Amino acid sequence: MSKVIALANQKGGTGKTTTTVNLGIGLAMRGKKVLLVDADAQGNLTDSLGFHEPDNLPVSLATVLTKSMLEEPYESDEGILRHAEGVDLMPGNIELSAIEVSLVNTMSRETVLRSYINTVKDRYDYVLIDCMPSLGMMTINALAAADSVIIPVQAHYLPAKGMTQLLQTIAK
Ligand SMILES: Nc1ncnc2c1ncn2[C@@H]1O[C@H](COP(=O)(O)OP(=O)(O)OP(=O)(O)O)[C@@H](O)[C@H]1O
Repeated sequence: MSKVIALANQKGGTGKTTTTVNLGIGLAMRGKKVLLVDADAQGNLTDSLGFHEPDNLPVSLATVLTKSMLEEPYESDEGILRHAEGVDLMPGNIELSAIEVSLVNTMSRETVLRSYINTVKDRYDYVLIDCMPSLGMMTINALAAADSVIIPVQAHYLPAKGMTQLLQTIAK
């Protein structure tokens, strides 16, 4: 059974993307099937894995989420990129910023990402979601899709405060 993990902290630069890449590739090296999902409009995870122009990719997470919201069909592996280190990637890019806005007026707006992940997760042991540094709709969607959450925190006051606020959100 697959496990979905969100890497979240609304404070920026705490190591979400770095942890997603290293945890994902570490799991793949142990023979696990891993899908990394870039749910951050900055596209840093996508860039880190060698896809240096995320905004020019023809299909990304925003594409399939839009189709899902419009109830249009899409292939179950649509947009998923294969990486030489043995992980799969659903890339993310600037189009996710528009998705944040569209989600606000969508039915079941907290569970659009979960619905998408439910269509692909059976092929994977782990699905890791790299979140935006915000508590916006995409992060709420990632939390709703996840079985568990990893909150990378620097040993500083503000990132630790971000963790406390996030734990309060998760508790709701
Ligand atoms: N364990 C670590 N030790 C030291 N530096 C780290 C560690 N993890 C990440 N970094 C560095 O911290 C910086 C921010 O890391 P990263 O981009 O992974 O954070 P992020 O939380 O994903 O950022 P954002 O909030 O912008 O999405 C990078 O320069 C990265 O190299």
